[in-house]
Amino acid sequence: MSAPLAITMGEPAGVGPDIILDLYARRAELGLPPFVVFGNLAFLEKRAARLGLATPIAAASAATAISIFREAMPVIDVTGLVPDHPGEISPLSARSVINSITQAVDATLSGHCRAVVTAPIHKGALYHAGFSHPGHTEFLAELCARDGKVPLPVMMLAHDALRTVPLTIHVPLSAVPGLINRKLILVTLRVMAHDLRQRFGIEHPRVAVTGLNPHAGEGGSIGREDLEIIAPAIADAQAEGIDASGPHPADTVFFPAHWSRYDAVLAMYHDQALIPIKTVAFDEGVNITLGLPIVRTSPDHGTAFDLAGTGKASSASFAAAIRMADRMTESFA
Ligand SMILES: NC(=O)C1=CN([C@@H]2O[C@H](COP(=O)(O)OP(=O)(O)OC[C@H]3O[C@@H](n4cnc5c(N)ncnc54)[C@H](O)[C@@H]3O)[C@@H](O)[C@H]2O)C=CC1
Ligand SMILES: NCC(=O)COP(=O)(O)O
Repeated sequence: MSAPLAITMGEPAGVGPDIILDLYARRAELGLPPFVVFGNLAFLEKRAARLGLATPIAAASAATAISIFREAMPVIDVTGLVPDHPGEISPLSARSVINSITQAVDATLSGHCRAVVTAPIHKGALYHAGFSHPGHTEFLAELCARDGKVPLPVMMLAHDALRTVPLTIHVPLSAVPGLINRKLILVTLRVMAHDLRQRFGIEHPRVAVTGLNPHAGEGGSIGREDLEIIAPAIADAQAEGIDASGPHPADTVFFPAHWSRYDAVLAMYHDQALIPIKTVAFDEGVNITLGLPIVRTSPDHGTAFDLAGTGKASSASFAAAIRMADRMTESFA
């Protein structure tokens, strides 16, 4: 049975809604698969008008979305008062933003949608409504919990030639050394190896693991974590048959000429992993959550308040996220 992709509206003060509307308007030119937007219908109509888009928007269900898609942008209406104030967060919209994610995940877990593609959220705006997660990644894992067991979600940033994973995500830099441990590295490598096989069709995934310290600790003279935690964790993974190598110095592992030597890089913290990919591929980078029973992708950028409501935001990364979700779930189409 065909199913649409589920797109969440994201932060209404940001560029997510603008980009969704733009991509719907250019769906044929870009060859995008059918999707349904989980969002506030009245707000999306106002934002379309602000952008000067005469986009037809229609209330839909997951079951009717594909037949509607050709004529109008199908929206599963997430009720609530959502002001159209680009660049200005409002506590009024937080509940609708959270509900759009929850409903999209439910629809995907139940097979009514194929995958979730999320528009960027502003975490600070959501804390007013009781959101307590560092980001989508952890929230999605909680929504996918079964029998009280929350899967380990793993963030991956990817484009065609480079995939990077931060071991620790949205935590202060000062907390990173205390959060790195042998078990976390091993379980993250297991999720990466599994999903690179299952979701990306790579039969023998090769993972390069970075060090934490400059020059991967230079034999213990610039920090001991590389020697005492990361290297033994790599050995644990190798003993399980995972093709992991390292620790590699983080400043040279991303050298473009070396990309073909591995299928993904496991880095120790957010910026170590995200700076390389956003630098070389801001427009094509996609954020993917590994370790979940569903496929979730997202553009690599955030809410870009400076561009919201102007129509100037690039839709390229969001289009790449839709294409990636489509490819990863092709067999369900
Ligand atoms: N998946 C998600 O929900 C994500 C959410 N965020 C959130 O977004 C908020 C803002 O984060 P920032 O660090 O400022 O990153 P940002 O990506 O929103 O903006 C950084 C810079 O990139 C530009 N930019 C971003 N998207 C663009 C686009 N589509 N086209 C052209 N230029 C673009 C912006 O104008 C700005 O100059 C934060 O609250 C952050 O947590 C950030 C990344 C991902
Ligand atoms: N820097 C990546 C980011 O902020 C996205 O996080 P998430 O919402 O996908 O967990």
